[in-house]
Amino acid sequence: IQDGWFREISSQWPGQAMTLKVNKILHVEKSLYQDVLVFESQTYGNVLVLDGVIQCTERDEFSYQEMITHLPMASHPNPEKVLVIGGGDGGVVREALKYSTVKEVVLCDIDEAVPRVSKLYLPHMAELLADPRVIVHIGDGFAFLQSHEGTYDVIITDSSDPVGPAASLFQKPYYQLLHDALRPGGHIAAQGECLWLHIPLIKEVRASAKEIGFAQVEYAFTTIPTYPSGQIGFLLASRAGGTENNLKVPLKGPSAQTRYWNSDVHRSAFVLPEFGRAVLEED
Ligand SMILES: NCCCCCc1nc2ccccc2[nH]1
Repeated sequence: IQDGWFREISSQWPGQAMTLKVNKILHVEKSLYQDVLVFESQTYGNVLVLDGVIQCTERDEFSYQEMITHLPMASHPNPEKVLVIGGGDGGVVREALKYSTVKEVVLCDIDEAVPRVSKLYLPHMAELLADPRVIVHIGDGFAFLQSHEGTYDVIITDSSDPVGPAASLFQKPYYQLLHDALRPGGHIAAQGECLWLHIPLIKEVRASAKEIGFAQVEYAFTTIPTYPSGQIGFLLASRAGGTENNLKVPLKGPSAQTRYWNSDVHRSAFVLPEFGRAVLEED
């Protein structure tokens, strides 16, 4: 932080940096896995930063949290058991609990510091972690998936970027574990990075998911001011054997209010600009 500004400088997005005016630094900690920073910004509320990268801000988190959750859940006919890998801030859990069909949401985050710090400084994201339908498990998502085959209707990987503790969550072995942990007809969604910055990575992850045998593999994206280049995408996939629902079609949305997702936004999120479609959809 220099002269009252936080700059998100990273080798992942060379030559550009989102800058936010800092009112007050609220928390600095080196957890077992990453550097944790929370500051109160002048215009985006409280901001959570992990290893120098913005993870969420109170003002615009709803875009990412709603889309990564409702794209796989609204298109699933009967989501009862949901697993969230990462996402210790609780935003995805909050959105998943908006479905009356949901019986259980398990959150598996490797770093206990994230839910702890989120409860203190991001109350509107973390408050539902205390809901009776929620089980918080601190541990490695890999190990958790290996011991839960054929269990979940929806699995959401709310990860940070592929530099640091989340690197393995963007590789093929992880997607094999996701596939095998789904019930037939189950859906996955994962933080899928940005068309302006990561097309080669997105193409690779998409190809891995197809090789594993997911029935449907799609990329969709949302707009979000405080992520690099102002947008971020999601890798979505479905396991065969269910009622062959289409990820692009919202069947039954959340019962509670949303501020970004709706059924038209759901459908349009899969429509890619030509520079993305040409690379991602060529087989
Ligand atoms: N550079 C884009 C980063 C996207 C991060 C998405 C995200 N935000 C999070 C907050 C807490 C825990 C896990 C998270 N995953």
